[in-house]
Amino acid sequence: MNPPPKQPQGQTSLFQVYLRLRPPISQQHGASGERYLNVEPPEVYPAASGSENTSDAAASTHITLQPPNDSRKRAVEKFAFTKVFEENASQLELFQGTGMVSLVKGVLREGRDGLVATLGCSGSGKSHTILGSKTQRGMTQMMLDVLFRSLGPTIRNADAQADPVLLSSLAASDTSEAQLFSAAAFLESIYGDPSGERGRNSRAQTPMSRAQTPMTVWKPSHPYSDRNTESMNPVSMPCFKQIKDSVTNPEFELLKDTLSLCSIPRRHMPQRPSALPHLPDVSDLAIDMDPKSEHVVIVSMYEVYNDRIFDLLSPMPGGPITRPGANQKDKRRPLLFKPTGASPDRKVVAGLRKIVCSTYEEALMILETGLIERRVAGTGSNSVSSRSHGFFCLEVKRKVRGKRYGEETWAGNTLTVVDLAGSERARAAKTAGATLAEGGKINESLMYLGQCLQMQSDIQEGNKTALVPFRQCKLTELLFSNSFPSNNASSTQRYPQKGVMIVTADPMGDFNAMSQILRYSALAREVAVPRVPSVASTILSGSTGTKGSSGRTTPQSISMEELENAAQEIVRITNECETLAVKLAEEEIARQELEMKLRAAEERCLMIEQDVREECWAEMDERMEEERRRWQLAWDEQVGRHDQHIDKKIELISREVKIYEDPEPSRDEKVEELERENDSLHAKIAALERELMSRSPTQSPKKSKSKKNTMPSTEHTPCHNLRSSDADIENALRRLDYLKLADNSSSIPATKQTAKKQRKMTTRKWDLAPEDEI
Ligand SMILES: Nc1ncnc2c1ncn2[C@@H]1O[C@H](COP(=O)(O)OP(=O)(O)OP(=O)(O)O)[C@@H](O)[C@H]1O
Repeated sequence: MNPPPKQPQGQTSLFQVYLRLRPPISQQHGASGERYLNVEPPEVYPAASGSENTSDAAASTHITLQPPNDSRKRAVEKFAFTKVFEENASQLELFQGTGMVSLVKGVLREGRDGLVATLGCSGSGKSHTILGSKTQRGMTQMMLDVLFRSLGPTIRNADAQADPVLLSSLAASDTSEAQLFSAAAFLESIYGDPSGERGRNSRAQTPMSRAQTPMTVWKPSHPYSDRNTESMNPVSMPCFKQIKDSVTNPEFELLKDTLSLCSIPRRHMPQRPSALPHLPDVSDLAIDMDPKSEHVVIVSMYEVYNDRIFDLLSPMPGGPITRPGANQKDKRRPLLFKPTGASPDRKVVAGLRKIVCSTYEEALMILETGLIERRVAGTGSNSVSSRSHGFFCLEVKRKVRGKRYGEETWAGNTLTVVDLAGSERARAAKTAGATLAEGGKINESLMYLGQCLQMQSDIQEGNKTALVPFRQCKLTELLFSNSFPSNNASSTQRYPQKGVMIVTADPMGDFNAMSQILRYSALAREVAVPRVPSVASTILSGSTGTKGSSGRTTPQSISMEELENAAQEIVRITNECETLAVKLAEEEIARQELEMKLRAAEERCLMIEQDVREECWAEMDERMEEERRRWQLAWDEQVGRHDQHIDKKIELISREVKIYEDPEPSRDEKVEELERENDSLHAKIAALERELMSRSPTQSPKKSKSKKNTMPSTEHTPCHNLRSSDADIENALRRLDYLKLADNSSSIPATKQTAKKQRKMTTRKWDLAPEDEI
């Protein structure tokens, strides 16, 4: 097999692909216990490395993948990588052997972007490699250390108090519509500790330990976090005061954002991670820098989840989502990867929150904060499996003076660290619901990544027509779109990025998943067919002797010529067989690939089924709700109609059963009636007077004479007659009163008249009533 092709000149965009094997872990789920992967000894391919580290010329670069001993006859595959790291390789060996320092150097001194990514099956050790563990730092932390050590005193402090204009000048040079904050302000808004001392020298958390440490438990840890809403008022926070004090008018617009950052009402505050590891030590790997230069380091983090980009430093107020429910929708705002006004020829993730860090510790804290927000879930393959592709970006910017006016601007390059989510088989991962759907998306994006990597291998092998299909999904767009020189003549010349891909594999893991990843990522591949012992050589060797292998004597009658012919025929047939065997092996691989695709399609079907089920449920819920609303409307309508019907009935009944009321007498009638009553009263009075007269001999005849005509004659003079007459008078008076009150519309003279009559009658009563009764 040929050694892996070296990177051609000018093709620095291509990834260097390293393979790292993971040591076995006890009680691991899904491990077969059989080892499929073997590392070829280094001396077989002496100059094969292609690695930049010439010191490891004798390093292993090839592996063979031995198919499992099942009934299927499968070919042995051989894969070539830039370098292979076996199970016992340490984090430091990997850091040095994969040329991480040269990536940092490219960013600091060569004006070249760098990208390092890990690719592999779920649980194969990607996050361990890139982010480290409780005791060991990962590639990211070591690169950060080297970077900050190299920049040393050339780093400008971004603290608003120390340098109030820095953020505004950085914002003016930023091309990605980002929101810029100083690390001190950002960390304070998260952890509420202005000094930040508690986070210093703390320990990096890998996704593994994320689930096991209090980092994922969003409980109040600091006095600030226990405060009520009044104390969360930004004005009362020290950060606000600190910034506010330092605000001078020109910078206020920019710092307003910082103030709004401080005012994020966080219901829970995470704990600052503590005791982050210091090992391995990389203090001797610093890169020399011009001490007069000035730099800033800007950190941003995002994840690609379900083919959408989300900022990891703009957390949701409710805390991290570690495991969304089946019906839980992602409420975060996805970001766009697009060219912006300030960067028309180059796509950038627009609208990220970016943090300006002055120290290694600050950058580590930002990394930890972003990791808290990243999606993880427990699956059958890994107890804390990354469910998204995580991107950690370090922009190193150098101060340059504007050519025209000498103004302060910033230019630089980016180092991107990518922790890819692992490919997984739904059956092995034992996923369901949303996690199954995530798995489907992860596999799909990794399939596109595999296609891009294969195309890169084709390009390396000289196929100039091959195009890398990187626009198929967000992941490949983010990884590859800046790997090629810009076609735009007007754009500023940029070097293509330098890429390192670390492929991780568990030699005892799932054979099919592993062979698929290796096929995608390897720089070269060869299929070896196990050789069958040659029959011809056996016969030929037998023809020279007198005895066959069975010990029987060869018949003398068979001539040598015949034997040679037969042997040649056998050789021809053997060669033919071997050619067919190679073809068969190729077919076998093709079949395996198709099987993989079939499995991927099956998983996709499962996902679609899941989606359809969810959609059906949602639709049914919607219809039920609609039906309920319709029913409620019909019910309300029915109740309304019923009420109307009752009202109509009541109206009808009330119309039929009419209460008879006397018509109100008119005014004339009232007067007439009163006059009649008056007359009868007069008559009664006259009668009474007569009666009195007849009883009293002292009564003057004049008086009796004057009343003579008006008084009717009466025979009886009983006392009760007198009383009944009085009662009649009272009644008449009361009726008069009533009439007076009831006749509101009557005119005042009429009322006066009635009152007059009343007075008159009252007087008469007093005049006429017997003295003792009065
Ligand atoms: N080189 C190694 N040395 C020791 N332990 C390792 C190594 N690689 C991986 N592990 C352990 O294996 C487990 C799984 O590793 P890790 O979480 O890094 O896998 P992963 O590939 O990132 O998985 P996923 O894609 O599901 O997120 C962890 O417990 C990790 O500590």
